[in-house]
Amino acid sequence: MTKLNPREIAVKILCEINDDQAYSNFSLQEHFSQYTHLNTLDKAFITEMVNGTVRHMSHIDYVINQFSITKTNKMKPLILSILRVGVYQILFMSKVPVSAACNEAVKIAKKRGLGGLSGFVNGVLRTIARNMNNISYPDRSKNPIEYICVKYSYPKWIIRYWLEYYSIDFIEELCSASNKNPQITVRCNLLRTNKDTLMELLAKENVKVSPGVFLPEAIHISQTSAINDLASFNQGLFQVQDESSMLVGHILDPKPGEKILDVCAAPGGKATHCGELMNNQGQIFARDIHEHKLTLIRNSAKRLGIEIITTELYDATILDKEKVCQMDRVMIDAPCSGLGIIRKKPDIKWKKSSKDIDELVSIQRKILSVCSQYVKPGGVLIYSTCTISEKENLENINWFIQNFDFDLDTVEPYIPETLYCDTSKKGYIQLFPNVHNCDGFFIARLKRKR
Ligand SMILES: C[S@@+](CC[C@H](N)C(=O)[O-])C[C@H]1O[C@@H](n2cnc3c(N)ncnc32)[C@H](O)[C@@H]1O
Repeated sequence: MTKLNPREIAVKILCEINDDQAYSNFSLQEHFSQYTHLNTLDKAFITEMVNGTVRHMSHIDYVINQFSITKTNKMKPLILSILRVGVYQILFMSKVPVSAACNEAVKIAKKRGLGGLSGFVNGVLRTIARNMNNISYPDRSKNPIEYICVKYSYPKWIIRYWLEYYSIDFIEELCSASNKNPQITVRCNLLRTNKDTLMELLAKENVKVSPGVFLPEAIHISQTSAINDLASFNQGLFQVQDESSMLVGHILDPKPGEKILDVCAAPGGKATHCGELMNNQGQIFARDIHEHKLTLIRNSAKRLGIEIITTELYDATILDKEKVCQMDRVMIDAPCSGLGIIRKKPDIKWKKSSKDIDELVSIQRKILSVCSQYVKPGGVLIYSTCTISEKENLENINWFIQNFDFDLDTVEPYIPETLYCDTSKKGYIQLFPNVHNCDGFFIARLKRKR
């Protein structure tokens, strides 16, 4: 296979994301396993260029359109990707010399058979570099939606949707925080080690560590090479999981010996956390609609030494009569729009639409109405999503308690006091990247009345 340099690979991945609807994280992983000559720094550079370009896509296009006679919607896809990666380096990567960004873009155009357009690429990039301090943006005071859409690269429908519930200042903070590179958080596997020991081990493996903010088993890590290569990972001493996601396990509060059903379980972050919280005693049924994803749950459970998880291929919208009223606790970590994890998956901004939200709400309500039947009278039901979308979150829960024999139940006994808010006593919390510096999550705790 021809060795491509990091910029060529970034352009190739961006073409796949834009033309073939590929997801950035999958496409990055695929290319990293294909191009074995890449070292850790190359991989970090490619990841930064790809995620950064996707994150700032409409801002970049806005700037290109300000300085190019040919507009982005009339450009060949390859030229557009080359320009976008070039502009990202010029505007957002201050350590990359402008000359390198321009020259390498020109080389890629020539190498990919578009030599006739290399002068155009060079001209647009150099003009933008010369004028980067004179870019005119929409006036925030006259048109705040337009301003946020351009400055933070968001589609209008998301900003308009959030405006139904939040102030424009809050939305601007949320968009800004969602454009930052997220910290990586791992969950210490308390079945095998303790937090202090794990932090020491990770430090010996040259990983920078600091304790999490909300939960005792959480550790923030940085400056690590591939996590899968760390001995501590392969020994099952930790699992990568955001603190917001760990909170779901705590709010479910599973006890050793209980029967738990996780109806949307893959890749298994919360199911394996429950196994740890239950001290490997009891039964966890971890279901998902995708067979290949069940393998991910089994692999993590094996690595972490959790023996009480049984994986099952099952569609949560279809009633399983055998499980009705059989479960002490049921977890619905529902498929959702993912607006809370844009930091980690920036392409969500461009791949979802308002129509998707309506379709998701109908699936979520179906899953709630079917899977709530598995909870024993007096048992607990958790409904969670990784989104910031009232329709998928609180409006679903209000609909559910009006139509089913469940009450909301305070989440305060299960969360740190720093997370108490005006809804936590009522039985739910919404986390935001700009407020809590973690993924945006919604978690509701419900109890079956009879
Ligand atoms: C938010 S993810 C779950 C994450 C998981 N709980 C964890 O902590 O790792 C939602 C999952 O629901 C699954 N899913 C989507 N529709 C489903 C359905 N009708 N029945 C069961 N699983 C479904 C998806 O395949 C996806 O793995």
